[in-house]
Amino acid sequence: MMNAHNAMFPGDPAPFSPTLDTDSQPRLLLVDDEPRLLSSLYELLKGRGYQLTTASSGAEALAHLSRLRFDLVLLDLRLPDIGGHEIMDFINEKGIDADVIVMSGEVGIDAAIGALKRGAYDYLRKPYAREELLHTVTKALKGRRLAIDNERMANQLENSEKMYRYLVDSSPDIIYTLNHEGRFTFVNDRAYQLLGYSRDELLGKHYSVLVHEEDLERARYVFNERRVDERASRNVELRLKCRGGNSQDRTFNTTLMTISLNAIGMHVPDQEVKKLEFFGTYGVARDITDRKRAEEVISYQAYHDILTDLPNRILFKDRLGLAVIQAKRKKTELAVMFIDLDRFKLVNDTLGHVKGDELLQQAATRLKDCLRKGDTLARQGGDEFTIVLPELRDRDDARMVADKFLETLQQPFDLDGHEVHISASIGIAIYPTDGESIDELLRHADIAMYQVKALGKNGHSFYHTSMLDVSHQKIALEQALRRALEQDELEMYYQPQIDALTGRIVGAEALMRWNHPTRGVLSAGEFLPFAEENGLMLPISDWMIGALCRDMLQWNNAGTDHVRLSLNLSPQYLDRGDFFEKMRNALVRYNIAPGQIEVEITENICIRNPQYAIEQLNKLCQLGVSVAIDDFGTGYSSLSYLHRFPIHTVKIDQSFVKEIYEEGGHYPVILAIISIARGLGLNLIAEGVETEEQARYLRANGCMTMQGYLYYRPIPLGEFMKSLRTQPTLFGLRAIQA
Ligand SMILES: Nc1nc2c(ncn2[C@@H]2O[C@H](COP(=O)(O)O[C@H]3[C@@H](O)[C@H](n4cnc5c(=O)[nH]c(N)nc54)O[C@@H]3COP(=O)(O)O)[C@@H](O)[C@H]2O)c(=O)[nH]1
Repeated sequence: MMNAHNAMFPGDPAPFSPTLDTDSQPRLLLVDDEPRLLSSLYELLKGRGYQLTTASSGAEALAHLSRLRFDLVLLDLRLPDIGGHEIMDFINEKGIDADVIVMSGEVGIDAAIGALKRGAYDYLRKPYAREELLHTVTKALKGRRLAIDNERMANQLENSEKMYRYLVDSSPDIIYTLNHEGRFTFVNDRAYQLLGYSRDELLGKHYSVLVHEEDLERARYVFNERRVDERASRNVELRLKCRGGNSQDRTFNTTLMTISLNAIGMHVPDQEVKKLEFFGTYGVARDITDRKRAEEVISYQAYHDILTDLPNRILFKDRLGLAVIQAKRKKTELAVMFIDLDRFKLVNDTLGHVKGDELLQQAATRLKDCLRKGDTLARQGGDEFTIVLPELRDRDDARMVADKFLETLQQPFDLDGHEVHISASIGIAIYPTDGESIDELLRHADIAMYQVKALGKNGHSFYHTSMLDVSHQKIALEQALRRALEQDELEMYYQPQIDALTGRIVGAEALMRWNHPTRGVLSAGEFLPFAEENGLMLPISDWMIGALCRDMLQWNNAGTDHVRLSLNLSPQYLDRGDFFEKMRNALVRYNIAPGQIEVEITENICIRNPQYAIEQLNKLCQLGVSVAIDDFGTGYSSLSYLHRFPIHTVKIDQSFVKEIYEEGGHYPVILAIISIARGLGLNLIAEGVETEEQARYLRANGCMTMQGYLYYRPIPLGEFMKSLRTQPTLFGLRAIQA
């Protein structure tokens, strides 16, 4: 363990080491050429706790001194070979740490002066009295012991001071003391590293030179702290001014540093008045700049939308709350707008989330550019934005801003080379007419926005109480759809697909219907888009897979043809990781051959996350399920997708089929789709075939499978099975054709 006695600090020249082993007996060297005197000296000192060594000549004495360490040398001056003075010179030259008592029979004063000049501890004239010698030896050793103890204590003190200095200077915090006037009397090295001011620059200066002007008032209390107990200043946050410039030693080069300061008063006892006298303040300042910055970032993020950098819904509510208070006080109006981007979902689904995010960022910038100072634009989430326009002169002000929004959003967006067009639906609520509270205003603006959506999107509308009915209808629809799932109100219908040559049913598309308790049978187009928006598509799709397999089991068991079934796959469902497993499990459970199933996907599925879609579809194909592209030609797809995706069938969208009104006409899109499918060896189905002309044109140009009202509408399972059972057999057909 390190202790103050032998600790090493950076910059220390050498470790401190003691010169005397305190535990051992003192070592004495007795030097005399007179054997009798030497032996009587030995006898005198023996048994008194000393280690004794004798030398009867100067040479022998030097040999001992070179080899061993002695505390005391009792030295005869007159030696036959080397004199006592020379031995003392040797001791001095070699820096031998031993005291010397000279014993001599010399009568002249010179010998004594020579000895004392060379540092002899004492000079005893021979013959000396025994007591005198013993007393001198004891005194010399005691003095030596004292000197060594003093040196050790001095060393300990020095080391201890070094250690405290080291601890203070290497502290991560600034440590300082101020005098009673608030001037620095001490600062540690850290002050220079953090603030850029050297110790000399700070000593004697008033603390206020370092404190940011706005914090001076607060600083006054803590820098003048006199208290020492728990009431002393703790964790007071202040900003200190750092010196600018590029000092290498600086940890950072900002001009302000935030510190957390603890300070206590320093006092000394005043003997006269018998109480403590204040003489300054001791403080420790911790650099919390990074923590403060992190806190600022966190707090910014808590109130802002990271994607668009706009205020988020929390901050928006706060600003709206303030605006409402102001409007109430000044008796003015304000407007709250709810903006929802139309077609955003399509862009997100087709071009992917990255482009979707980019679109939101660009839209946010455009909206912001339409606003005045004092207006607040916020992102509520998704493609929804809210705006508060305080101090409205009249409704026209809000109308003008809404028009500006619509106009700016109608300009094409460039998303990395993709030109995208969107529009917006804007609902407006006015304080105080449409509501006096934040929530009411927001809710009514939202309702007005939904009204715009319901009436065809791309526009704005002011809230009106009659709109509440529409919004209630929306809520009711969501509740009813959830109930429909629970109470088995959904049903799968089947629309047969016909071989144009034979007229026989070769397949069927499964289409969902809702047997609504009051509104009758609703087609998929009337409720599935709503389900997509409200997160109901996943449970509905789960239900669909089970219902289809149960129905197929019935028609397979009924002995009718095992015709192929096409089912529509929602992009949300394909996105979900467990879609493939669910599908496979259902087929196994109901013993349905995968080859009897065709999954219809839209082109948009292929584009939004092609790699993932390819993986999922490949897994299906490996199982034996085939894949059809629905609504071909209406999406954003390119031909390259047809190559990359495992597709078996292309369905010509009914919008193209509808354009055919005469058999001899020219319909290039249809022809192009037919030749693409032929070129790639894909099956072809025309959907939405309603007239004989359309059927004949398609057949004449090579499309042999038809689906549409001309043949069948989507029909319930029972009816579908009956149609399968009653259709003419192939044999019968051949007979008729013959
Ligand atoms: N994920 C799921 N999507 C489904 C499911 N069931 C249907 N859908 C999709 O909803 C869209 C609308 O479907 P629906 O309202 O059922 O309309 C379909 C047909 O009824 C209709 N149709 C068929 N023949 C004709 C015709 O001759 N004329 C005419 N005007 N309409 C006709 O077209 C719709 C079929 O569309 P498509 O799928 O594109 O072939 C629709 O996109 C369905 O895909 C479901 O269970 N899950």
